[in-house]
Amino acid sequence: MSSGAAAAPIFAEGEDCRAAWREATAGYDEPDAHLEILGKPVMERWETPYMHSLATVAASKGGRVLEVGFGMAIAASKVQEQDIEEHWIIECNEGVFRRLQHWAKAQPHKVVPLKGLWEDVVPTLPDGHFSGILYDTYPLSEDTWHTHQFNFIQVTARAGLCGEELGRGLSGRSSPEFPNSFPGQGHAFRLLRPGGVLTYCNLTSWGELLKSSYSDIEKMFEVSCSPPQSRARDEPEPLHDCGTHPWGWGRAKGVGASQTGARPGCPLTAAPPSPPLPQETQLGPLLQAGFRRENISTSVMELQPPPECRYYSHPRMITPTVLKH
Ligand SMILES: C[S@@+](CC[C@H](N)C(=O)[O-])C[C@H]1O[C@@H](n2cnc3c(N)ncnc32)[C@H](O)[C@@H]1O
Repeated sequence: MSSGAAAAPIFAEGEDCRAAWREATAGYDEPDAHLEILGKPVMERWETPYMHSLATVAASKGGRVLEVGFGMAIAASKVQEQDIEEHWIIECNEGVFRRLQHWAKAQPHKVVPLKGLWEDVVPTLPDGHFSGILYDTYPLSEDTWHTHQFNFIQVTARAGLCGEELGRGLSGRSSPEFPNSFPGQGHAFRLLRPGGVLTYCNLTSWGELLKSSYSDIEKMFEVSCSPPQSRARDEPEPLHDCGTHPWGWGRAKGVGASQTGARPGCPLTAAPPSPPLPQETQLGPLLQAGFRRENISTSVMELQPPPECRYYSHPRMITPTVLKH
C-alpha cells in the first residue's frame, strides 16, 4: 500500500456507506490477512492478540455470549475455545454472513447467527440474556466514525422524553418501535444478566484519536472526569441537553439533540456544561448507561501494527472490562 493511501482519511467528509454496506463484496484477500468492504480496511490479521484479549473477556463469565460484528472470525474463534454454552453473532454484510454460516458448522459450541444490522436485531433480543458481550462493528458513515459504539451502549432516547427522565429511567416503558428498549437502559446494559460483562472497541476511531488528539491510550479511554458527588449510588448518570452527557459528551455529530429526541424547553438544555469533554470520551456513556465506575476497568497490551495499516499506528491497544452489577 502506498504512503499516499496510508495518509488518506478513512472517511471523507459526509461519506455514508450504510445503504451499500450489506450487499457490498466482502473482500477477503488470499492469505486471509485482510478484509475490505467498499474500500475500507475493516479487519486485519495483525490484530489477533488484541481480538483474543477482547474474546477472553467476553467469554470470561461462560454462559451465552453475544458478539456484534463477525469480520474475520478471529475473536469468534477464540470465544469458541472458552468454556461457554452459546455464541450468538450479529453480522450485516452478506458475504461476511455466508462465511459465518460456514464457520458455524465446525464450532464446538452452539452458534446462533443473526443476520442484519445490529440496530435492527438487538431490540428483538431478550433482557438479561447474555453473560458476555463483545461489540466490534465498523463505522458505516463519517458521522458515526467515532460514536457508533455509543449508540449500542448509551441510554435509548425517545422523542418526547426529557433528558432528566431518561437518565433516571423514570418511565420504564418500552416503545412500540423497540419493544425491548427501555428508556434508562442502553442496549448493552439491558442485554446483560447481572454479573455479565461487556467489552468493545472502535479501533478505526481510536487509531485516529491516537494520531491526532492523544498520546496516552488510557487517557483517551477515560479522560479525567469526576461524577457529581450528590448522586445516590443506584441512580444512573443524569443526561444533559436532552440526551447528552452532563459533562459535555454526546454533542458529537450523530448523537446530538436531533437524533436523541431533544424536547424544546427541557430545563437541562438551558445551561450548557462547562468545560465540555471531547466527543470520544468512553467513560461518560458507560456511566450514563447504568454501569458503575468501580466496575469499569481496562488492560493495555503492546502490539505494533504493520506500517501499512491505514487505521491504527499506535503501539498499544486497550481492552475494556465493564461488569454489570
Ligand atoms: C472489525 S470487523 C469485526 C472483526 C471481528 N471482531 C474479528 O475478530 O474478526 C466488523 C464487522 O462488523 C460488521 N458490521 C458493521 N456494522 C454493522 C452493524 N451495524 N450491524 C452488524 N454488523 C456490522 C462488518 O460487516 C464487519 O464484518
